[in-house]
Amino acid sequence: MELAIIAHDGKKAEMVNFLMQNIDKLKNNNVHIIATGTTGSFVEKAGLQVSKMLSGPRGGDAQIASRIAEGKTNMVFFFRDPLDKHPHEPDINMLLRLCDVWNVPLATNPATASLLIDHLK
Ligand SMILES: O=C(CO)COP(=O)(O)O
Repeated sequence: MELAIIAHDGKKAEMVNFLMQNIDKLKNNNVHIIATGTTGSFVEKAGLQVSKMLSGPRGGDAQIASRIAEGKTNMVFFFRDPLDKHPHEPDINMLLRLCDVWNVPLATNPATASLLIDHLK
């Protein structure tokens, strides 16, 4: 299954910690991780394999949104920073909207991501 991970700057450390805490579940379920560029680099440095898209503000959110529309991405963890502004807000909204259009599970914080990942077994 393909999992897309995206984290705004204030949430990148939280994303890395979350993935490391759940590394066994990710491996046991053959989860292929894709990520926006900078989030992907952080996760790679922590030792996980990830396919990197462009950086979010340069189109990475839009690339992942496109994979959601094409039925390639099965689950999304998007740790948003609600206390920061983002120049690519339209791309972010598009991604969130397409998760709902295509009924793709979406977690916007670690508490929800935990519930989703536990569902994988
Ligand atoms: O901006 C982002 C999501 O909207 C994240 O992009 P980066 O992972 O490239 O920082």
